[in-house]
Amino acid sequence: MTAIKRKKITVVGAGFTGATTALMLAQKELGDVVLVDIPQLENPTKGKALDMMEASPVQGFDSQIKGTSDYNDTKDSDVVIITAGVARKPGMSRDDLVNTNAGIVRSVCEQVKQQAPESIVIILSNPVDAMTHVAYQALGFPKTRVIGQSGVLDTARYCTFIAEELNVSVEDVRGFVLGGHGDDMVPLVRYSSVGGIPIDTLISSERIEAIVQRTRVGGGEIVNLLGNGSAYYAPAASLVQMTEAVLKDKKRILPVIAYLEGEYGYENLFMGIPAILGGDGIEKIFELELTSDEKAALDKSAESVRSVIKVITG
Ligand SMILES: NC(=O)C1=CN([C@@H]2O[C@H](COP(=O)(O)OP(=O)(O)OC[C@H]3O[C@@H](n4cnc5c(N)ncnc54)[C@H](O)[C@@H]3O)[C@@H](O)[C@H]2O)C=CC1
Ligand SMILES: O=C([O-])CC(=O)C(=O)O
Repeated sequence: MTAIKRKKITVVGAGFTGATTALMLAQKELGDVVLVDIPQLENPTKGKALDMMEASPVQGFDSQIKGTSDYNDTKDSDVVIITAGVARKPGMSRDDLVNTNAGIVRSVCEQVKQQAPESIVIILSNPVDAMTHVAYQALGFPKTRVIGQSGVLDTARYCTFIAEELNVSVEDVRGFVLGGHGDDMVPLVRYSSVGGIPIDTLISSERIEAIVQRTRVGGGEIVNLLGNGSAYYAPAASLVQMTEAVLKDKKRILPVIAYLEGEYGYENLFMGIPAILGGDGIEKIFELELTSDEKAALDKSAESVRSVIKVITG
C-alpha cells in the first residue's frame, strides 16, 4: 500500500497576512506549510513557525510548519501563496505599492518557477490585480494556475455588513463582488440574498448603497483603524478558503482574480469574476448577465486595473 502523502503549501512572506495564513492552514490540516521570508528575517520566520508548531499539541493539529529563507524547502509545493511585499499605511492607496511590490513579486516568482513548476499559485500582494498579472508573466504557468485573491475577502466584508444590518446569521447571507480590488469594485446587489430572499426586498436602497460603499472602502477602513498596516485575519481566512477549494478539489464557486481573454468583453486583463475553483485551479469562468449600470461600473473598475498595469508594463 502506498502511503498517503501530505500536501505541501508554501506561504511566501511571513508578515501579518502570511503568518496568519500559515497558522490557519495548519489548524485546518490542509497540508504541511513552508513559511518563507527574506534571509535578513530568517530567525524571526523560524521563530514564528516554531511558535505555531508549539500550538499544535494544544490545538491538536499534525501539520508541520517550517520557517525558512531557503527556496529549496519549497520544492514541489502543491500550492504557493504569495503575500510578500509592502502593505499600505493611512493616506496611501493600494496602487502606491505597485512599483515596489512588482519587483518583489517578480523575484519570488522566479524562485517558484524553479522549485514548484507544477504548483497552483495564489497571489495576495497589492495592488493584487496587477500583481497577479506580474506573476502570470514571470511564472509562465497556464492561466488556470495563477489566481489572485480579492473577491472572497470583498464578498466577506459585504456579507458581514448585510448580516449586521439585518441581525441575521452570516451563514445565510449570499453575495458577490466583481471587478478590481479597488474603491470602484462592484458589489452585485441583484445577486445578493439572505436565506434565499433578495436583499433589496428587506433593506432600503439608501442603506444598501451605504453597505456597498462601505464594502468598497473596506480595506481602507481597517488601514485607518490599525494605523500601521492593513487587514490580515479576513485576508488569511480568504486565502485558506481558496487553498482548501484547490487541495480538496471542492469545485467551489468563488469570486477570484482570473485572466480574462474576451470574457465580459475584456482582453488580456486580470480581474475579479466568479469561477469554479478546484484541483486544476480555475476550472471555469462564469459570465453573468449584467444590466447596463452594472456593466458601466465594471468597465470603470477594469479601467482602473488597466491604468495600474500600465505603470509597470509601460
Ligand atoms: N489582496 C488582498 O485582498 C490583500 C492584500 N494584502 C497585501 O498583502 C501584502 C502583505 O501584507 P502584510 O502581510 O500585511 O504585510 P507585512 O509587511 O506584514 O508582510 C510582508 C512580508 O513580506 C516579506 N517580503 C518582502 N520581500 C520579500 C521577498 N522578496 N521574499 C519573501 N518575503 C518578502 C517582508 O519581509 C514581510 O515579512 C501587502 O502588499 C498587502 O497590501 C493584504 C491584505 C489583503
Ligand atoms: O486595504 C489594503 O491595503 C489591504 C487589502 O487589500 C484589504 O484589506 O482589502
